[in-house]
Amino acid sequence: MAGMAAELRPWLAPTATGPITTTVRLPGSKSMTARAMVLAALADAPSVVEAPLRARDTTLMAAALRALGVAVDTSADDRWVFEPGPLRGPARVDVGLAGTIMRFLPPAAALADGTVEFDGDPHARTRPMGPILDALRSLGVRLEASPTGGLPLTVHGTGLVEGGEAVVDASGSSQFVSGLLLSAARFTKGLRLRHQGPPVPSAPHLRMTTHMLRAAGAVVDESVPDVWVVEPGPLRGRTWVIEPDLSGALPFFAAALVTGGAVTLAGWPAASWQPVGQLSELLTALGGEVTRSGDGLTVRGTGRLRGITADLSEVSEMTPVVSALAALADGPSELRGVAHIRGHETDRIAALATELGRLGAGVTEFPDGLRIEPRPLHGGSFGTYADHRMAHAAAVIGLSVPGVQLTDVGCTSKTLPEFPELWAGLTTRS
Ligand SMILES: O=C(O)C1=C[C@@H](OP(=O)(O)O)[C@@H](O)[C@H](O)C1
Ligand SMILES: C=C(OP(=O)(O)O)C(=O)O
Repeated sequence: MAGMAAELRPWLAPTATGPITTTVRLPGSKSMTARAMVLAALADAPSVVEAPLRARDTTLMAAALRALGVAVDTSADDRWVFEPGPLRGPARVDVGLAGTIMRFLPPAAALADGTVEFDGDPHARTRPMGPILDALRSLGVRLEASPTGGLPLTVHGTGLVEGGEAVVDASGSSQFVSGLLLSAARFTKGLRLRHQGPPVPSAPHLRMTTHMLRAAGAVVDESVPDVWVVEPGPLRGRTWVIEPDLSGALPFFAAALVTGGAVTLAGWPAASWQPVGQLSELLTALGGEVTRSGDGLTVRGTGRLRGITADLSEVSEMTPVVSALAALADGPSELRGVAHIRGHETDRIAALATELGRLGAGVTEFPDGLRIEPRPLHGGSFGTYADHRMAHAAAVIGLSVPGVQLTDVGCTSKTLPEFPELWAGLTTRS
């Protein structure tokens, strides 16, 4: 099974010699690709996913859906074709380190006829799963988790899930809600899901889920805060057009801020399902300028990088790169509201405190975030903890600090296998 970590690929982050001004073309959003794939697998007719992300998370998702009986053709880069059929076990699912697989597929596996086993990378076994599994159990699904309540996991699918009412504490991850909602229209009684606990992070990802469910024909009510109702009914097959990945674009935008250049993300749509408003606010507060034109979404550095005080709970996956920018800013920053990112690909708060501190930044760790005091930074080894976004953070610092050596850049394959080449291209052109 999964488990085996790829060989580490140490990498010296390139340093910029001048302002980086360029246009980048990036593959599709990880989050949208994952949702489109699950909805295509659960639909009553074939679907096409255009401009998908081809990366480790989505390749493993395709393999998982095939194992469950869906015909998935990913041979063309820009057009993946899905022919759904009855979901069935026995099947084994390698989740890698993907939250989108480990939280989105157990509810779908409960709809399969047969046993489905889930496992993943060593760190995947420590990522939180308890609340979504408890909610599934309360809906009548039989499953066995590890003694710590997560992976490895066995779901005993019977071909149907009765559904009805469930309660979940989704303060640890919005993916607990998204995972249950994505399959809910296929439950016999649909689902009325109520969150109970501290606030749910990553609200824009929840809206992406409900938008995409409606686009697939589901009837969804989210008018009551922390309650989502999905009526039972078919999901339609359709063509999904995936937007360029906004979170994947962040390090490239950060390059414009750090070097006083301008980076345009090509192919940015007029209306987006990703949190572009929140990103613009954040980059503006940091001292950038964000504009949209026919060419795409452009971020300009103004030559000044300001420290900020921000609650990052809505855009929590952006914390590593924002922390890197904070370490290069002209004043202190306090980034809060992201306690749950201790359960991301690694404990990101601890990892950032350790690694930014090792390069010379003054970092104070809080249960839910970081205070970062910029100080003169120096080169050195930067641990990436198998976390693509830790690698992005290190690369951003490396633009202005010579000698930042990532312990591994291979981890960027989770969401953007082309990252090292695309990044090197920035500095050779600057
Ligand atoms: O549903 C999704 O696609 C995601 C939701 C968020 O998870 P959390 O709510 O666990 O932060 C986000 O951080 C993750 O990168 C992708
Ligand atoms: C938190 C992340 O991923 P995952 O979907 O694995 O939770 C991320 O990409 O930053």
